Amino acid sequence: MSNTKVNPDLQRERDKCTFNVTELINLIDGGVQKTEERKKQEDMVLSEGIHIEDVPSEYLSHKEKYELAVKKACLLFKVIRKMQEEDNAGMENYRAVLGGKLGSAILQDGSPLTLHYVMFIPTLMGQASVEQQVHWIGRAFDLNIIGTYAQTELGHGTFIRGLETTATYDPSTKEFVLHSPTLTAYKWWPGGLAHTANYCIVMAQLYTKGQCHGIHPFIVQLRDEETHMPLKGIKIGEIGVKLGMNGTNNGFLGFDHVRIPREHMLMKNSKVLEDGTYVNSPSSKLAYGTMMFVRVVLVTDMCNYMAKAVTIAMRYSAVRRQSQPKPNEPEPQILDYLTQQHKLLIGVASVHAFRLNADWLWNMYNNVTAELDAGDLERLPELHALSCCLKAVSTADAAECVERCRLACGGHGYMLASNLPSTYGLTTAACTYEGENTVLLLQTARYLVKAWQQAAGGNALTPTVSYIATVNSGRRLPPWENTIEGIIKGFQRVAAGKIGLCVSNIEKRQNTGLSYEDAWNMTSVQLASASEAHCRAILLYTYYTETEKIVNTVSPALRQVLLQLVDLYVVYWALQRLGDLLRFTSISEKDIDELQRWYEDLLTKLRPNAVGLVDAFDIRDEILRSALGAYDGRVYERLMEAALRSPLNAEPVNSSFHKYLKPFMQGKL
Ligand SMILES: CCC/C=C/C(=O)SCCNC(=O)CCNC(=O)[C@H](O)C(C)(C)COP(=O)([O-])OP(=O)([O-])OC[C@H]1O[C@@H](n2cnc3c(N)ncnc32)[C@H](O)[C@@H]1OP(=O)([O-])[O-]
Ligand SMILES: Cc1cc2nc3c(=O)[nH]c(=O)nc-3n(C[C@H](O)[C@H](O)[C@H](O)COP(=O)(O)OP(=O)(O)OC[C@H]3O[C@@H](n4cnc5c(N)ncnc54)[C@H](O)[C@@H]3O)c2cc1C
Repeated sequence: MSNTKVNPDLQRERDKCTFNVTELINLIDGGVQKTEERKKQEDMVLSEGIHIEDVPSEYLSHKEKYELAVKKACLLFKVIRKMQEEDNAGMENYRAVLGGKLGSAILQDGSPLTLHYVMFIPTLMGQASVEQQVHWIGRAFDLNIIGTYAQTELGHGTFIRGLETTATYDPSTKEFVLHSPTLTAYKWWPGGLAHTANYCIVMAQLYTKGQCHGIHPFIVQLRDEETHMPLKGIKIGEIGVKLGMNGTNNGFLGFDHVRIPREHMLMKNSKVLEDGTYVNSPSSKLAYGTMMFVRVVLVTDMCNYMAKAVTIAMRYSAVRRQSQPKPNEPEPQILDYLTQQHKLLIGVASVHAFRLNADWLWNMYNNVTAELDAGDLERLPELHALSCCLKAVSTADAAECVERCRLACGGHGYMLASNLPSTYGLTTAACTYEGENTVLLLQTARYLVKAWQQAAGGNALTPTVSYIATVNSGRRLPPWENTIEGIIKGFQRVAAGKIGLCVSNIEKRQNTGLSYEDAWNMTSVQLASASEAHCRAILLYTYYTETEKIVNTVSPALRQVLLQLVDLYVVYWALQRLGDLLRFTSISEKDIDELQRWYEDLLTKLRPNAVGLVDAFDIRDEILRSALGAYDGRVYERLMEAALRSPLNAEPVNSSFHKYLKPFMQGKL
C-alpha cells in the first residue's frame, strides 16, 4: 500500500491506530505465509488486467454485460488453470480466485460460471460413485465441460419433494427418460444454465418399475459440445433481468422425453440396477448434500461482502466532513458522530464474529462429512440444523450490514461507483437462494423442538443444544450478570425460553384439536424467532470462545482491540434484544443503563482504530472498486472521474434535445 497523496484525514487516522495492522492482516489470513499466498494469487489475477474495463460495465446492455461476464469468467479460469499447473491445489484455487472478495471484484454483477464450481463439481464429488467421478471430474475441473445445478422449478423452489420433473427408467434400453410434464415443471433459476453450461445436474423424481422413489441427481448433456446448440428435446433460455447478479445467466430448462444412459444417474448413495431394481441410500437426505455444502460456504462469503462494505463506508466516513455542531469550529469528520460509529463499528465486529463462526462450522462440516463417508450419520441432523440457521442469519445480517453501510454514505452511497449497490445485490440474493431464510430457520426449529423434548425426557443432548438442559436445571432465574459470559448465558436462556414456549404452544394447540401441522404453522412465527435466538446464542458463544483461544498468541495492543470488538458485538446484540432479555432473564433497568454506557464507551475506545481495523481487511483498490473506499481517500476526485466516464458525457448535447425536448418546449410535439 503506497502512502502517496493520501487524504490527510485518512492519514491521521492511520497514524493514530494503536495496533499493528499487518499483525491483524496475518491473523485474519491464518498466518504470514497465508497472507503471502493470498497476495500472490491476487497479483496473478490482477496482473491479467481482467478487471480493467474500457466502458464501465454498468453502462452496457444486458446482452453486452453477459458477453463481458463470459469473457472475464474464462480469463479468470485461465488463471486457475495456471495455478493448478503450479500447485495442483484443486478446489482451494477455485475458491481463492472465484470466492468472495476477488471473484466479485472482477465480476461485480456475478459470474456465469459460479455454479460450475459452487454446485456442479461439488455434486459430482459428493453424489457420484467412484467410477462416475473418474469419468466426469477431470473434465469438469479442466472446464472441458461446463455445468450447473438445476433443482428449482417454476412452481417449486423450497418444497423440493414437490418437484415435477421426472426421470423414468426404461430397462429395455437401459436409459432414463427425463420429462417436464407441465409448465411449472420447467427448471427455473440455475446460474449459467441459459447460454453458458453444456451439462447440468438435474434433480428429478426417479421412477422405476412403476414406483416413485423421490428426487435424485442426474447428469444431463444440454448442448452439443462443438456447436453449443441445445440437444433434441431440450428447451432452454434465460429468465430475464433481476435486482442484481445480472451476469449470472440464470436460465430455464424443459425436457421433452430426453433419454440419458443409466450411468448418468449419480449413484454414490442410491442406485438403479440394470433391470430397474432400486437400491436405497443410507438416508434420503444425502441427496441434499450439495445444498448443505453451499450453506456452509456462504457464511464465509458473507464475511467478505461485509468486509468490503464496511471498508468503503469507514474510509469514506473519515474523509467526509459534514455539519457544524460547534460554532466557529471546522466541520467534523462524519466518523466523529457517535451514530456513525454505531452504524459502522458493529460491521467490523460482525466480520470477525462470522469469520470465526464460519471457520468453526467449516471444521464441523469436514468432520461430519468424513463420518458420513464412513457410514456414520449420527451428527448429520445437528450439522443440518446449524448450517440452516447460520446461513439464514449470516445472509440476513450481511444484507442488513451492506445496506446500512450504503445509507451511512449518504447520497454518494447510492451511486454504483461506490460499489455498495451491487454488493447489496449479491448479498440480498443469498437470503433467498440455497434455501429461503424463513424456511431454513424453521428447519432448525424442528431440531430445537426435538432437542427440547429429548431434554424433557432426561436424554443427553448434542453439544450445540446442550445449553437447553443446563439453563433449565435451576428452579429460580439466576441473577443477571453484566459480563460477556453473563450476556451469553442470557442469550441461551432466551433461546431455551423461546423453544420451551413453542413446544408448549404447539401442545396447547394440539389439545384444542388442531393437527400437529396446523399447530406448527400457528406457532411458526415464534418458531422462527426461537431459531434465530438459538443462532444468536451460538454466534456470541463461538465468537467469544474462539477469540479467547487466539488472544494469547497476539501482541497486547492487538489483544486489547480484539477483545473490545467481542465486547462490542455481544453488548450490541444485548441492546438489540432487550425485550427478549427482559422477558426471559432477570436483567434490570439499572443493568440496561450500564449496558448502554458500556456500549457507548466501547465505541469511543474503538474510534481511534476504526480505519486501521478496516485496513486490516486488506482489500486492494482493484478489488474494492469503490470511488468512496479507495485506500488514498481521494473520494471527490474519483467520483468526478467516474461521472466523466458516463457515455452521456461524451457529447455536449444529446440528440434527444433536437428530437423531443426542443419540439416539446416549442409546442411542436
Ligand atoms: C451461488 C448459489 C446459487 C444458488 C443455488 C441454489 O439456490 S440451488 C437450490 C437450493 N434450494 C434449496 O435450498 C431448497 C430449500 N429446500 C430444502 O432444502 C428442503 O425442501 C427442506 C429442507 C426445506 C425440506 O425438505 P423435506 O421436505 O425433504 O424435509 P422435511 O421438512 O420433511 O424434513 C425431513 C427431515 O429431513 C431433514 N433434512 C432436511 N434437509 C436436510 C439436509 N440437507 N441434510 C440433512 N437432513 C436434512 C430434516 O431435518 C427433517 O428431519 P426430521 O425433523 O424429520 O428428523
Ligand atoms: C439469485 C438466485 C440464484 C439462484 N440460483 C439457483 C440455482 O443455481 N439452482 C437452483 O436450482 N435454484 C436457484 N435459485 C432458486 C432458489 O434456490 C429458490 O428461489 C429458493 O430456494 C426459494 O424458493 P422459492 O423461490 O420457491 O420461494 P418460495 O418457497 O415460493 O418462497 C416464497 C415465500 O414463501 C415462504 N414459504 C415457503 N415455504 C414455506 C414453509 N414451508 N413455511 C413457511 N414459509 C414458507 C417463504 O418463506 C417465502 O416468504 C436461485 C435463486 C436466486 C434468487
